[in-house]
Formats: sequence, C-alpha cells, structure tokens
Amino acid sequence: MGGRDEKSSVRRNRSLSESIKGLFKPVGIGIGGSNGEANNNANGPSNGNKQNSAQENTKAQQPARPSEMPQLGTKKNSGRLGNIATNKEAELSSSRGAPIQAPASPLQSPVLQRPHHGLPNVSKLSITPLSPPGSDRDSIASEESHPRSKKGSSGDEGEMPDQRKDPRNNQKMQENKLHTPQMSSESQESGTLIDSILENDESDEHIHSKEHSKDQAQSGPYVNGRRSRANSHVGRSGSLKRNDSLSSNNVQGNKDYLRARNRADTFSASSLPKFSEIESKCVLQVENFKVYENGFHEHNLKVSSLVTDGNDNLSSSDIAKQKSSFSLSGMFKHHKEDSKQLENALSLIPASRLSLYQRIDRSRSQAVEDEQNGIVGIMENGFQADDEQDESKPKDKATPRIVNTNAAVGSEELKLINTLSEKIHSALNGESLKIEGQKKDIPKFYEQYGKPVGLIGHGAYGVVKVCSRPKTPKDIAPFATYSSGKKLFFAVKELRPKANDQIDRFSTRITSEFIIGHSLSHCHKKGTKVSPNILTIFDLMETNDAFVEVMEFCPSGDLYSILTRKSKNGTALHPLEADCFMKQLLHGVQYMHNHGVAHCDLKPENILFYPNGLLKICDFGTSCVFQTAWEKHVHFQTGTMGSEPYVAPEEFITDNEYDPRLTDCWSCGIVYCTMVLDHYLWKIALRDEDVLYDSFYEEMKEHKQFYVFEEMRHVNNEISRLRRAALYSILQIDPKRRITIDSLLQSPWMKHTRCCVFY
Ligand SMILES: Nc1ncnc2c1ncn2[C@@H]1O[C@H](COP(=O)(O)OP(=O)(O)OP(=O)(O)O)[C@@H](O)[C@H]1O
Repeated sequence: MGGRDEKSSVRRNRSLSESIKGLFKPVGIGIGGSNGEANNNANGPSNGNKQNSAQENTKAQQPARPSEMPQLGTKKNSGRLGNIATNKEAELSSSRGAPIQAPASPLQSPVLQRPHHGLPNVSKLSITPLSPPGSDRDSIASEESHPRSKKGSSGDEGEMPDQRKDPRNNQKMQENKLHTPQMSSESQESGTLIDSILENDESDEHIHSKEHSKDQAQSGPYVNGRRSRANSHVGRSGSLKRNDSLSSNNVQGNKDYLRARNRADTFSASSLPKFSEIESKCVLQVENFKVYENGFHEHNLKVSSLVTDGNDNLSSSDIAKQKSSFSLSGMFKHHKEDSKQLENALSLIPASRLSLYQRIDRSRSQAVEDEQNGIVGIMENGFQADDEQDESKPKDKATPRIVNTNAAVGSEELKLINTLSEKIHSALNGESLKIEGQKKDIPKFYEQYGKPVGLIGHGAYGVVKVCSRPKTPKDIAPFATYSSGKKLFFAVKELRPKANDQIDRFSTRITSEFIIGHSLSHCHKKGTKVSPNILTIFDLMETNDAFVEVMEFCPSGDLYSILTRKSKNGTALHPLEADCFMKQLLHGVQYMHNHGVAHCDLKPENILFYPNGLLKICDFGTSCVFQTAWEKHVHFQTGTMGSEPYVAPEEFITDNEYDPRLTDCWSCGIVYCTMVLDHYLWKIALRDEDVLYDSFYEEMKEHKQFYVFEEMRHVNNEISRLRRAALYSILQIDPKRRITIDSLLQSPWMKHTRCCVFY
C-alpha cells in the first residue's frame, strides 16, 4: 500500500476531457483537444492520458465550502480529501464521558481481540456530535434492549455464543453503550415477523428455498428460532399477532402493492404508493420508517429545511428561524431579486430543429441498427462517415465508429461538450452569449423552471436555489422532478468560478458535471429506460454573473443530512431502510457503469432523496468516462479521486492503474456501513495513517474477519449472515477479489432485500 507521499500526488488519469481527447474535431478552445491523436486510434483514446486532468477535477483541491446549512456544521469538512471530519465536538463530548458511539469491541471472540488493542476511540469518526451523556437513545440503539444482552434472546444464537454468555462482555457493553446497528428487542421480535415475511417474497422464492435448505443443514438455531416463533409475533404495540401474515388478505395486499409499486421502467418520481391505502398492519416503526406485515416498507423522510427564503443576506439567527418554520407551502412565494437574475438566464444548450434528446436518441438508435445490419461506414482513418441529418453541420466532419451503443458519451455529447466549452470560455472572457433565435424561440427561464422560492444549500461553487412553477397541460406524469399539488419544483445550482480558478479548470469541471449528469439522465437506446436513481439534469444556463445548472429537486436533501439528523436522536438507519437505500444505490451505480461512467465520489453528500425514500445519485463533477461509445475496452484510472473515508485502498498506490468500477463498489460498501453504523469505518484506507484501517487490514489478513462486521446485527441471523458475507466481498482490499456491482446485486443479501423501487 502506498504511503502519504503517494496520496499527495492526487491526480486522475481520465476525466471526461481526457476520455474524449482527440476523438472529436476541436472547435478551437473546446475540451476536444487535438484530433491528431484520435486519428491514430479508431477505438478511442489510449490509456496514456495521465498527465493533467486530475488536478482539474479532484475535490482535494477544492477549498472547504464557503458556508453550510447550520445543521450541517460538521459536514463542512466531512469526507473531503485532506480535510476529514475528525469532529472535535465528538472528541470533546467523548472526553466528557459521553457514550462511545462506535463499534467498540466488547463482544469480540478472543481470536479477534488482539488486532484492535490500542485503537483510538472510534467516536472520533462520528459524523455528528455525540449525544450528551445519559441522553435517551432510540430503542434501536439501546444497549439494554440489545438482543445479545437479553437473557434467553433468540438473537444470534449459534453465531457467537461464548461472547454473548460472557458477563464481562455485557458489562463492557453497558460501559460503552454500543451505538451500532443493534436491534432492539422489539425490533428483533418484529424481525422475526419480518423474517417470515421476507421468506415469502415471490421474487426471492428460489433463492430463499436454496438458502433455507442450506440453513437447515447448517444452522439449527435459526431454523429452531423460526419454529419457535410460529405463533407469536409481537408488533410495535406488543399485541400478539398470529403467524398468518400471508393470509389471503395480505397476499392480496402484496399484489396490490406490487401493482402500485414503482417499476424502474414505468417509474414515477412523484409518489410511491401510500401504505395506508393497502391493508397491511405496521409491524415495526423506527421514527418515520415503517415495516408492514406484508413485508413492504415506507420511508417518509423529512423534507429539508430551506436555509433562506432566497434573500442571501439573512443572518444565522434568521436562518435558524427559517429552518424551524419551513414547510413546502413556504416555497410558493416568489422572490423578486432572484427572479430578475434568473429571468434573463439563457440556455447554453444549442437550439436546433430537433431537440437534443431526439438527436441523441436518433444517433443511438441509428448506431444500433447499423450494428445489427453490419453497416458501418468506416473511413480510412478508422472513423465513421457522419451521415446524420443535422443540416447545420458541415459535411466534411467525421465521428469515430460507435462500438458501444450503451455509452453515455457519444457523438451528440461530444458536440455538446465542444459547444459548451466554447460558450463557457467566451462567457468567462466577457463576451456575450450568442444564441440564434434566442428571443423568439427559446422559452424564458421562469417559463421553463419557474421563479426562485428559497435557498436549499451552499455548494463549493455557489448556492443551490429552489424554483417552482405551476404545472401546465404539457407536463405529463410521471414528472421528471418533484411535484406537489399544482407545482413543479427544480433545484438550480449556481456555478461561479472561485477567485483562484483557472478558466480551463472551471470550464472542465462544469462541463463534466453537466454533460455526464445530463447524458446519464437522458441517454438510452430504444427499449431501455433511464435509471430512476440518477438525478435528472435539465439544463445549463448563463445568467449575468454566473452559470446555473437546473436539476431535479429532491426535497429530502442528501443522505449526509439524514444521517446527521438521525444521529442527533442517537440512531443509525434501520438496517431494512439502509438495505433499501443500498439496493437503489447499487442499481444507480450499475446503470452508470453500464453507460461507461464511474462516479468516483460516492458518499452520503452525493446521494439525494425524495420523502418517499427514492434515492438519486448526484454530483458528476468528478466522474470519469471509462468507456466512450467508440471504445470496446474499459480504461483504468490512476490517482486518488473522491473523499478520503470512501476511497478504495488501491487508489492510494502510486501509478497504480485501477478499475474505477471496483472503487465505486468499495465506496458503496463504506456508504452502507456509514448508514448503519452512524460513523465512518476509518478516516482513510492507508495503514500508515489510520490505525482503524490498519486493524481492518490485519484482521482480514490473519483471520479473514473484521470485528465490526462480525458484530453487526440485522433483523435475523440469516440476513446478518448474508449481509456480512456481502460486506466482506465488497471490502476486499485486493480489487481482483472484490465483488462487482452486478454480482453484488445478484447476491443473496440483495436478492432478499425489499426495495421501494421494483427493478
Ligand atoms: N437537486 C437537489 N435537490 C435538493 N437538494 C440539493 C440538490 N442539489 C444540491 N442540493 C443540496 O444543496 C447543498 C449544496 O449542494 P452542492 O451539490 O452544490 O454541494 P457540493 O457538494 O459542494 O457540490 P459540489 O461538490 O458539486 O461542489 C447540499 O446540501 C445538497 O444536499
């Protein structure tokens, strides 16, 4: 493993600009660069473009955010390279004797004890300040109700019996107040019901029966546990329920639900079905997360607070007032100053006879047909004659031959990149934007996206505002953004160069962010659908003094805020809720990978939510294109990308070429652990720098186990086991041994996971 020196050489092999370098005829200053290289490589750029673009894009070089929403105080530095949230407040509170908010290791088996002697207080990795000593933690986190501390619990029998019986361990637990994803007795009991419910998931029938017979052969306690639960399931109310959870009513309930549930391909972002409409009893409730007798669940995430109502001059006390009094109805008021600024915004996307989406669709469909018919007009230089019907285009241009019709970056995106790059450079050089026919044809900003109604957050390049407009007859459900009543909402992110930004770097950053996000949320060939888990990017526009990116609005904000809010109440996410999020995350990442793009900065801050639990991956500013439409092979990366706690170990090795899909997979694993543990696993996956990671490394090497994973509890033994096995395969230090996203989605754990979106 590399040391710190290696890490400091933060760079990236192939940013978007590098990926496409030379593939398309430059328009002067565009990202396209020289086409000389491209002519030598019909299949796209070589893997040798290592020189520069990492520094352009890596977040390591971004200063901390100018300001943050008050409740995100600790977010400011969280997870940014070189700027980790060690969380002074957490240290402070732990030194005051606050409960340790971490998987301390009181229950580890003797064989696991040695490696983590002398570990620092893991609470330093907390993502939020700890609760004050003696604070009332949620039942799920309560050590008293921990199944393993409960005499006669049917919890994890057969897994770690010695530990559970050891009174010293129980005492230590009392001292440490474990704050890991332990299940309360109630949850655990509900888990027994959930256990039987999960067995009846039609889609998992085969897997389950396989697992089940294996289980019968291997694990007596689990089978016995199920038998012993046969007639008594205790719900939240404590009332006894008969074990006929799949009575005819419930079966009908399931069918209704399945009918109403979002299929990924007929998906409506606006609303998941209301469970109250379905006849099924709630058997588990943790805050707003409810699990029903028919096995499905409901999230009800809180709607984020607006930081201001659009007037940027509000003081922090005003902000606090705003926050507490915020409701979605407050978003219906428009704010004059912002309206003026945005009213004159002009889209940088070129107007054309055909809409961009139509053209992208056409070019992809044409490529598929050509491929099927064996027709590829390859020119001498290996490029394909460009015979599209865009009349405005000079006839002598050629595009490379498309070999991968799934790729997010194809010829239309290349054209757009060059156009945008040119326009951004012109704008930054003070030249006014020239858009043909802009006055007549192009709808004004507020007609398209409405007027500003508030400010949702601050990013590294400016604020994020919320705009809303009334729905029109042209807006047909499912809407591509959040809708409430008669309104549609959009998130509008300002992008302003920072004082020390070079034009090229800024231009590359926003072009990457926009093009990758935009193409991912629109690219699909005939017969395939866009993933519901990728944030839709609508537009990139220029105002008088900034660029603005118009996006789908996610009213429940990001996962980081959700976790920090939860942490304040002393809870992590319920494992069933976290599993649902994980499945959605993996589907989103799988979609990206299928389209030749790796995210490279997956972390809670880049995962947004709808109140119904629908997850959206956002922030493609550091994503890399590992395969364009002209490339058959995956290009590997070098250099470190992303935010330290989520970065895979192989990224820190100097000049090591790694598969960005596997590093994304590692980050997903860390994100999952953060959701259920409520703290980072480690600050950085470098043995020299992080004793926690070192401990993980040693344990995995010597015992093929990690005490944190061994102690994690799910709703029952079987799911604990399946999840643990999956976590080991995700967090494989050697990427060659790491599971792929595709295989992970096929793993028994994910197959058993009920998810809000039906893929
Ligand atoms: N589409 C959206 N819907 C709802 N909230 C959003 C949306 N986009 C951003 N936000 C919120 O706005 C805040 C700032 O977001 P932004 O992406 O600008 O921050 P950032 O992480 O610094 O971005 P970047 O890394 O691209 O500079 C975050 O709290 C985020 O949750």
